[in-house]
Amino acid sequence: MSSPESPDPGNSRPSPVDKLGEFGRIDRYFKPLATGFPGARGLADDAAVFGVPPDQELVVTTDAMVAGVHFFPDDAPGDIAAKLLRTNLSDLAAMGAVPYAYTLVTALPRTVGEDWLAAFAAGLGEDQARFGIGLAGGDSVSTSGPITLSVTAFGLVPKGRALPRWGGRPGDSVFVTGCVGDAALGLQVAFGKIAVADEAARGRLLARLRRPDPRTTVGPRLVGLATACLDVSDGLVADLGHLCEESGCAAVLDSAAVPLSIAARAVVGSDPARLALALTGGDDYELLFTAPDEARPALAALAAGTGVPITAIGRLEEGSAGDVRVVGADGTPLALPARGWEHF
Ligand SMILES: Nc1ncnc2c1ncn2[C@@H]1O[C@H](COP(=O)(O)OP(=O)(O)O)[C@@H](O)[C@H]1O
Ligand SMILES: Cc1ncc(C[n+]2csc(CCOP(=O)(O)OP(=O)(O)O)c2C)c(N)n1
Ligand SMILES: [Mg+2]
Ligand SMILES: [Mg+2]
Ligand SMILES: [Mg+2]
Repeated sequence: MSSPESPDPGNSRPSPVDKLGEFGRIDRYFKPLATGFPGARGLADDAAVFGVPPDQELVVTTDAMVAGVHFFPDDAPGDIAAKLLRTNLSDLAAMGAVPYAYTLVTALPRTVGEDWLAAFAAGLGEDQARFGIGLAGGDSVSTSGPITLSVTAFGLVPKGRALPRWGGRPGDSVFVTGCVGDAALGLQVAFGKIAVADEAARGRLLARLRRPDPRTTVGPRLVGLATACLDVSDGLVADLGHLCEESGCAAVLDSAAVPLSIAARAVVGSDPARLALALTGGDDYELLFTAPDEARPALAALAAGTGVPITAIGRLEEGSAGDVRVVGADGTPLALPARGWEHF
């Protein structure tokens, strides 16, 4: 039912920018993305159909992104596509899974035209090739709200070997891949709250905000090495807290050991508020995991083999489940205004 008072449902009049229509858009932009994945049935059926090799299990994860919450409405559509896919691939990696297929939901306002969709689909296509994943299906709806996108990603892991958040034990070391803080600092750069004169540094921070590097090569190789694992989306401290809650222990995080990129180090300097931002701002999509000290030689070999740095940044300890003590170089506690991002 629609009345003059009710909000525009998004399809009450033909869109001025939309010549193709729902099925024309699917034919032109989404069907080509599904050709490499036979289970997608050419996006011509009611659902996808696929099997799993007998020694493997399917890992399934879903993450949504909303314009104004996860990205800026005027971000490049190719960047939006990349972030959408990569945040989901990061969750697969956190489970130790190899990417297999994904489904896509687009809820688009009428202001989104064909140019946007073409660039968005091209971005998906590039990342499909890069990460070896195919489109299996999805749904296309209109909205009177902001652009809203969701991906469900499917991955494969050897049966019974998916990496849990709950295997960490007191005494295990805490490790993180890559660098932390670039995206959170980049977000403040995008908001104009942090000025970065150096163009290369500014570019690095913004690039990591817009296009995270999901650790798809590292995650599957942590099976058998890591006792617990998750990916850092909400913030390093918050996500370590999540791992500790599930593992029923506490942790100490050595802030001086946390790897920051050269750009982040320059921007943080000796400013405690900026260091706190790097440790709690989120959007990192690095893997945070625990392992006993015996695993260190294998982890060093893994880092060398993949080219992804792996750094020890703390230790699990006995204590109240979920407690995280963040300490400075001299071992004194660091005060943080928050642990990480939380949706209201
Ligand atoms: N709306 C929801 N319905 C069902 N499960 C949900 C919902 N929101 C979150 N979850 C589940 O809660 C857990 C934590 O979610 P989340 O913090 O989003 O994980 P992540 O940071 O890895 O994306 C996950 O197991 C996720 O599947
Ligand atoms: C425009 C904009 N505002 C704010 C942020 C910061 N931000 C939004 S959501 C989020 C946390 C991660 O998103 P979430 O939906 O919680 O992903 P999940 O934890 O489920 O993987 C962060 C750091 C951003 N990336 N872009
Ligand atoms: Mg999530
Ligand atoms: Mg996650
Ligand atoms: Mg979150």
